[in-house]
Amino acid sequence: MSESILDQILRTKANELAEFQMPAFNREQPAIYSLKKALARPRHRFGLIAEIKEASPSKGVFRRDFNAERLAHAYVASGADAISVLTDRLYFHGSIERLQSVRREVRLPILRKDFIIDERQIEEAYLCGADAVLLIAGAMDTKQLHQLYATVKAFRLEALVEVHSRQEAEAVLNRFTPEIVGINNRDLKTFRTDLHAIEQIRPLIPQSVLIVSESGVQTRADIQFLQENGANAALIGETLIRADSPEKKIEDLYGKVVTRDATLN
Ligand SMILES: O=C(O)c1ccccc1NCC(=O)[C@H](O)[C@H](O)COP(=O)(O)O
Repeated sequence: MSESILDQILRTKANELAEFQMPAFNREQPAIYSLKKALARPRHRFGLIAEIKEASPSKGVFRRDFNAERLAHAYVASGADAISVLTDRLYFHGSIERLQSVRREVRLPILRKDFIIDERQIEEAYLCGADAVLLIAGAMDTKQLHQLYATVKAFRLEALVEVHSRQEAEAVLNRFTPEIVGINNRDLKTFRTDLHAIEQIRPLIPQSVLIVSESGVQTRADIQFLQENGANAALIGETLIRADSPEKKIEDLYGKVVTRDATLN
């Protein structure tokens, strides 16, 4: 059987970690922008994590004039609650330096979007200014996932724990209850996205847990569907990145901002 893209990425990560060097600086201030608080009090009627992603394994490079900082400012101005920054180099053309640069530009929670399999990546995220990191249930067993979750907490960061199926959700919840769960609509074997994943998975998760629907969100009807099915927020990349005006696209999807100020906790 051929190797899935997730398996390939994880193999690359393990190789990269063999040469890993921790940034040689200290973080000046602890994480202060809480993803959880921002999503619990979204600036629209529904939460938005807006993503900065230059390329992806399924779609290649999104646009030639990609500018992460400009995108970050557009996201803040149009009412995003948090920003997700892809830091993987090989498959997504991101970098940890890009996250640092976005950190200097915005006062919103920043999610480090990468394939985290080692505590050092969490420390690096902390040092470089992230407030939260992605932990993917499908990338490891639940014991390791729980250990990494504890490390995230020890750095006073937050985690978005991603599941893609009922089985993954059940396995995670049998071991611990994350504060924020991401339901990834993208099948990492076929790259197909199906927003109906939420109908299968939401009923398994306690109401107190914040739910983020990830991938493939394109229209206002999608947002409405997710909201009606118990999501608190959507994580949106491609639709915003390809838009001529991300500001206008966010208004098309979400309507007008309800709370003017960015959540500064
Ligand atoms: O985006 C991909 O093609 C991809 C492939 C393999 C692993 C992960 C991938 N994406 C990471 C993400 O979680 C998405 O960037 C994110 O959910 C936003 O998705 P979209 O709105 O569809 O760009």
